[in-house]
Amino acid sequence: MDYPQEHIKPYGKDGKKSEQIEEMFDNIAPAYDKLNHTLSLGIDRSWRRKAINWLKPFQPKRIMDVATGTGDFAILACRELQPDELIGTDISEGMMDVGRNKVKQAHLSDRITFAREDCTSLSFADDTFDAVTVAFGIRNFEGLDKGLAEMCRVLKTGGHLVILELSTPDRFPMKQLFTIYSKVVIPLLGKCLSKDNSAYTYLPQSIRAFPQGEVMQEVIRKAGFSQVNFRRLTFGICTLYTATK
Ligand SMILES: C[S@@+](CC[C@H](N)C(=O)[O-])C[C@H]1O[C@@H](n2cnc3c(N)ncnc32)[C@H](O)[C@@H]1O
Repeated sequence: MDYPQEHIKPYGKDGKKSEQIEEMFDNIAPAYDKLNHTLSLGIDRSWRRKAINWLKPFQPKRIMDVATGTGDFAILACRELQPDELIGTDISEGMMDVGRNKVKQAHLSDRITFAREDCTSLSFADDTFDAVTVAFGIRNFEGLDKGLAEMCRVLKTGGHLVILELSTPDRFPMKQLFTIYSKVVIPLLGKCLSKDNSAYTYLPQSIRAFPQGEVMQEVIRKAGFSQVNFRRLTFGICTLYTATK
């Protein structure tokens, strides 16, 4: 299916979305962590923890963290879930270079590795992972259905999928407050701290266009998953989706 967010690109109409996304994240990589924690007022840490806690009873031994970026989710997942192996995949080497340094400093290089992989075309064999995680990355995919189908393919039968994605609150007064925050504060702070004029205008636009709640639940189900559930976090600013293959 064709989704509206697949046509929203950071640097204008020309060129492939995935190439523009790679360029954008390479540009903002040095500022990403600071901006992320500032813009979310640090709440992103608790969202990641909730996603990881959902996986705990399943004790996954082989995990892929898709769109791993600078590795925050991968590092926390490795500490909390103690897998034998965790592979962080992403299309931006700039983001993963920051992640590689953090993993080294955290003394986790023996368990966390990074690989440049576009999630819409993964090089891993079918049935490879016990769990696949994606935090704040899926909204950027050029092909949402293809990305989900690939995650399903590389998961073992009975394996688990966790997705965290930003969403828009649908109730007063958070809906109105979030509109102001995303249209004014995010682009302004993003421009100042990352020096990339487009990246933080793209962010709120892509959040608004991305399928949410029941709609996204159905998209995940159609990609081949079962037991698809979702939970709105912090008044619906973020949504946690969970599913099983
Ligand atoms: C907002 S960052 C999230 C990073 C990290 N997961 C976190 O929780 O902070 C989104 C990441 O998705 C990556 N990304 C976008 N499209 C991708 C794709 N098709 N395949 C793999 N990674 C992708 C970007 O390069 C970027 O590093």
